[in-house]
Amino acid sequence: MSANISIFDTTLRDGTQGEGISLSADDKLKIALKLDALGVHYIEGGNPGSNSKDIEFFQRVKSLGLNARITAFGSTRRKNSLAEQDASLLRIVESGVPAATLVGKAWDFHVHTALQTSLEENLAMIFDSFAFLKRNGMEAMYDAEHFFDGYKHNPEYALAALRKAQDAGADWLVLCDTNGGTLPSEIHEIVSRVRSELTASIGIHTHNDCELAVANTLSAVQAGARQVQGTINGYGERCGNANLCSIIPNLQIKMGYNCLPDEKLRTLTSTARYVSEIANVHMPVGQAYVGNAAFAHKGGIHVSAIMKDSKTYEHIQPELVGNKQRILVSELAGQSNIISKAHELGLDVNSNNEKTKQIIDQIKELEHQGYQFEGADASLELLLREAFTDMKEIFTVESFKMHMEKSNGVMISEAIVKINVDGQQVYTAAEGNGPVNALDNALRKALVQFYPKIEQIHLSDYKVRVIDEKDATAAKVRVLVESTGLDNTWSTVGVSSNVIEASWEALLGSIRYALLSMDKVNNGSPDITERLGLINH
Ligand SMILES: CC(=O)SCCNC(=O)CCNC(=O)[C@H](O)C(C)(C)COP(=O)(O)OP(=O)(O)OC[C@H]1O[C@@H](n2cnc3c(N)ncnc32)[C@H](O)[C@@H]1OP(=O)(O)O
Ligand SMILES: CC(=O)C(=O)O
Repeated sequence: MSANISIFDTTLRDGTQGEGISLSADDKLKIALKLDALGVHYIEGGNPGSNSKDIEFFQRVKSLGLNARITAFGSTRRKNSLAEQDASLLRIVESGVPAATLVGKAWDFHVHTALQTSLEENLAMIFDSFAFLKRNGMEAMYDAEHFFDGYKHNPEYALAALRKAQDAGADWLVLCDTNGGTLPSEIHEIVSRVRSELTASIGIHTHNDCELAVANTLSAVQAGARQVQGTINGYGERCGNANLCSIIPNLQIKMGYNCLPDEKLRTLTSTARYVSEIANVHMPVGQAYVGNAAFAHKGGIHVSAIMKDSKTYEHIQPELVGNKQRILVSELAGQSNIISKAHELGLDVNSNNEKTKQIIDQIKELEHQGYQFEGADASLELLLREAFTDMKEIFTVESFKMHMEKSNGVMISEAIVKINVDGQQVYTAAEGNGPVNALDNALRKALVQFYPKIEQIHLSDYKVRVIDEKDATAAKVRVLVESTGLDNTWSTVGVSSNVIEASWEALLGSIRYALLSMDKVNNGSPDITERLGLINH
């Protein structure tokens, strides 16, 4: 029978030691709810001896009634003092949590250099602190700091530190690769030795300084560790902690250990993305299992094969972790990419169709000019709908003008646009907070009388990228505009050597796409359906 592994999440404690990550008490509570829904067994909420935000978290988390065990973090008592009077230990007990993790030294060098005390006193600090937690009825975990480095320098002392914690009643001995410098083979050998010498349950806590935190965790589990500590998306100090979003599916799907119920594992991707939103840290697209590109296929040869059987280029079914397959269309596309994308949009497109070949050539030519459709889903959809349906022009642009001046220290941007909607000429002017905003305002003002819902969309991101840096200010630029509204977010692209023109092209694409979505929201008034050519041909 496969072994159960306890998942100990320390996103809210060790994760916040990552540069740029700062979570409010409210943020922590939201993340705790999400982690609980994922089904992790322990949530380390913070360090009540460190700051009042963490104290607030521990006070408020009780009312959430979570299934996960909430644990508080602290260190062993200070040297030459009593556990009963140690501020950190007292805060932990006062926080009212059922479990606590104490970091304590296991490397003789650290005892001498960081604590500046004797080896005996450190062992006493460990014993007294765990005995104190146990007297207070708590589940107690010993995070044996720098255990692997300590073991390599002085194995007997590192093991003596573990033994002290075990003798005092610690429930888990968690071996920490604090500096992240240990290799998987070393981890396996050392964890195996610990298992043969001690009886308490073993946990593993690794850092990613050699990009080996996940591998080291798996290796420790193979050697007998039964608790894994890590963070969502691998947040943590320096290069981060072991990433639970990779560890959990590796252990469960590849190695056959029980970590989470299968239905909970399917919430892994949404959990990772939720935590990244709250932490305000962009997720790498290529993040294993949960990244946006983890199951994205770009090469034409790959797409052709996955359309026959997705196992040809996917190591697992993306749905097992709540992710999904994506097909990218770019200059590396073949017919299969286009057909797959078109089918996703409900367009009836066949291979060896002249139009399919034309659209591939057109996309390759546009990408050669600097367009990029991977990041501009809406521009690609418009291109495909134009190619494969009778989509009519909703409006045509006759002209636009920009006027900018600085008057009394205030910068003013004004745009004038002249468009034609169904033979009716509309002429509008609008000011904006910069030229792109002015153009956007003027265009909407012209269209709102025909499409009132256009007021519900707004520009949510705007990115400019120079394509040929060597041409300096005469270089072409690519503008990507992201728009949001009508329960949707979409991106469009424009390219020109003039940044205003590139922005205008991206804006026009965004508005055209919005009108398309609006039609869907309205369930298609016959008039608009016909204009957009939503009936396939
Ligand atoms: C590997 C890890 O991730 S361990 C966790 C690291 N995380 C953090 O440090 C974040 C939270 N920390 C804090 O808020 C603060 O550092 C506090 C409240 C814990 C302590 O603050 P201060 O009392 O001002 O001490 P400071 O941070 O300067 O130094 C740490 C002290 O703890 C002592 N100490 C360090 N580790 C241990 C330990 N395992 N057991 C007992 N004492 C320890 C050090 O010797 C040092 O004592 P000294 O001042 O006598 O030299
Ligand atoms: C305890 C801990 O976070 C470490 O040793 O890395």
